[in-house]
Amino acid sequence: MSFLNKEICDGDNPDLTEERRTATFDTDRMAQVIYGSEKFAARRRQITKSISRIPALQDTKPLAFMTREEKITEACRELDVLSDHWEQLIYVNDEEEALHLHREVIGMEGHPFALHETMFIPTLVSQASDEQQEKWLGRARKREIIGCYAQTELGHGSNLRKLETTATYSPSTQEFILHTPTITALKWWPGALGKSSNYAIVMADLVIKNKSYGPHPFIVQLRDEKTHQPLPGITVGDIGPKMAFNGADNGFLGFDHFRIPRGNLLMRHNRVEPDGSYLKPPHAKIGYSSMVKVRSRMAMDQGLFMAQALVIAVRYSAVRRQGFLEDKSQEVKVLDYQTQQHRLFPSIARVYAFIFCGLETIQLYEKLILDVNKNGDTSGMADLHSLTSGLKSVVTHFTGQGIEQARMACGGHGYSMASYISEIYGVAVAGCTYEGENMVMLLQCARALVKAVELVEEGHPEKLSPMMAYLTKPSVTVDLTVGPEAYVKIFQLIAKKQAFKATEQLHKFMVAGDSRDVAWNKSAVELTKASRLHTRLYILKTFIRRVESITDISVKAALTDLLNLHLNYELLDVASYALADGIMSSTQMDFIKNQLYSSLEKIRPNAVSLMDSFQFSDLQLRSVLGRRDGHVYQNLFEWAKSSPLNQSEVLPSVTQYLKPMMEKSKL
Ligand SMILES: CCCCCCCCCCCCCC(=O)SCCNC(=O)CCNC(=O)[C@H](O)C(C)(C)COP(=O)(O)OP(=O)(O)OC[C@H]1O[C@@H](n2cnc3c(N)ncnc32)[C@H](O)[C@@H]1OP(=O)(O)O
Ligand SMILES: Cc1cc2nc3c(=O)[nH]c(=O)nc-3n(C[C@H](O)[C@H](O)[C@H](O)COP(=O)(O)OP(=O)(O)OC[C@H]3O[C@@H](n4cnc5c(N)ncnc54)[C@H](O)[C@@H]3O)c2cc1C
Repeated sequence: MSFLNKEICDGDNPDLTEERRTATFDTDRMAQVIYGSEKFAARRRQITKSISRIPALQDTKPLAFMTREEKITEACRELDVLSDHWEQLIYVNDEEEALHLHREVIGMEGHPFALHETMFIPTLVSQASDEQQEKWLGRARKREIIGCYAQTELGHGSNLRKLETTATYSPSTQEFILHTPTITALKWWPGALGKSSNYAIVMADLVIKNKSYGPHPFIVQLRDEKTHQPLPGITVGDIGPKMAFNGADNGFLGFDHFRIPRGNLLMRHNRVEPDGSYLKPPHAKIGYSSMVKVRSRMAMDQGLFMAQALVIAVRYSAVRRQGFLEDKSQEVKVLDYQTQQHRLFPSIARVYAFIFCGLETIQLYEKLILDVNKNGDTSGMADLHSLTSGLKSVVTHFTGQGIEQARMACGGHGYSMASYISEIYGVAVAGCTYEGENMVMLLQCARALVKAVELVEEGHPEKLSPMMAYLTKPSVTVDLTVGPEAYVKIFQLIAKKQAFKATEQLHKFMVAGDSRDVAWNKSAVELTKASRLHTRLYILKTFIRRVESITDISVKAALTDLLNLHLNYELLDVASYALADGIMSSTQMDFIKNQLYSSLEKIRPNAVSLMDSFQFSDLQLRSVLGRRDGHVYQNLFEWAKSSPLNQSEVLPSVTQYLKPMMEKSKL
């Protein structure tokens, strides 16, 4: 029996215990599939156990009752405790272990090292020369300095070519002069910039002898290392509270002719020589690699956000009893209602699908950086850019929807901060915006699709990348009873039709006299539809590939049920395209619906264990409603009693205003 199944605890809510006993697979083995290897799944558990032995990291005040300042202070206190135990807890420099440690101890509301780990260090790794890495990377890894990634400005985020911050080279002093010429040029949004970071990667327009070379990354010291005061010429601060992420100090930053040495332009791929001559990089967009890095992680990170919300909603649905089915002597678990299953299970399937994609794209990014840094081979950049552009957009959109459904599935208690789902939602949907606004990134993906369609039309299908090869597939009649491959074929036909239709529309406007940019804008909605279908096809195929590769029979069987649900749900969701184009008949539609409903029934006994398999500790979940023990009512009552408002019977607001007001009313 598995780690978690072994841990079935007599003190837990018997409704949850019953669910855990009926699981048909081992949750430890499922965790190996989720986290990509037996080794990492075991390390996660080991780290979680070690954390549970550090008293200073337990029983902290609930985040929901804290002010922003308290949240930031608490995150810093936890980081300080962690730094005392860092080397005993994780293998130093192991990114995945560090991420797990932070997720577990500090949670998702942000902390001073969030951007240091996810963008500052990765930019030094991918963009700094060996000499520059010698100077800064070691210090960054040892956490002697705290860095962030300052690119977005008050006036521009999506359109990087119009960033206004300038870095003008002065050959006489061999310095760059950083300057913020207008209010809209202020850096705005970078995480951990406002109050925590003392260094930043600053993306600024490189100007040499009055010629602009576009955005380039510079490493810039912002604050004195001893006093933490901003250096002269630098204006920096916090941008204020946000929808979520309020443990993070997203900031603003301005430069007043601030000078940095020539050696602070990151020069692995391009150079400015002392005399001001410029050496071009091997690929024009190589300076954008840190964004691609984060986008390549987003399917995994968003999958884990949605998983947290679903752990809470599924556990709660297995202990919440309301209403009757056949037996009128006992109310049913709300998880037994078909509508509840339909609300939650397709999202469970998407979580697994997204995570499998994430495992793949994280590796693709690592390979790309190796190819670029070791062999100067940039040939993989375009494909990874278009893939991750589509993927981040589709995954964040569905994650937001899935988390909101999870909230509603918890009824009234889902709306309470005790569920923590609103915070998970707020943090997750930021992903629709950061790392490229979703529409903008769908249109990036569409550029690659249109180019591929044009290659097919020009008679060069051999030039297509493997991801685009389906654009050459002929129309066929498909028998859905054959299995997953039949679903892939139909999806390919739907995606192909939409890609061709959108391209045709674009060309029609161009033939009628519009410039490509104007025609592009007039076709943009159709183009984004093509990108979504293309990306969903990739997700579907990855899910199938992953399930096929699993060797544990019971894990494979449980995931096959989930895959079948996914195939039917996704196809039904895009059925309007298939019906309009005569790709599917209404009889096939009925078949899909019936398959979908029977998948829900098959998944029902495994639902709790499918989510337990993520092995989130209660500390990481931060949800009173979703705790492992399932004693929701006792836990909720204790939580409410701990609210600061309940620490006195009569509030000062009552004495000061309500009482006098009522007294006045009596007169
Ligand atoms: C505990 C929980 C942890 C998880 C939470 C962690 C915290 C999260 C923290 C949050 C962190 C949030 C942190 C943040 O938010 S950091 C800020 C993120 N900002 C953005 O993402 C900005 C989005 N904008 C862009 O990326 C660019 O402006 C785009 C891409 C839109 C256009 O760009 P540009 O104006 O320069 O383009 P162009 O028109 O000259 O040329 C277009 C051509 O270029 C090709 N091209 C473009 N890009 C790439 C590329 N990369 N590799 C290869 N090729 C690329 C493209 O295919 C096209 O090719 P072609 O079609 O012409 O052949
Ligand atoms: C929580 C959070 C953390 C962040 N962290 C960082 C950070 O660490 N560092 C950093 O540098 N930045 C950061 N950002 C900024 C973020 O990357 C940008 O906000 C994001 O890239 C979107 O750009 P924008 O704000 O300019 O949106 P806009 O481009 O102004 O978007 C507004 C609307 O215009 C539309 N639009 C814009 N251009 C086009 C187009 N070409 N075609 C069609 N529609 C278009 C968009 O679709 C959207 O609907 C963060 C943002 C958030 C919310």
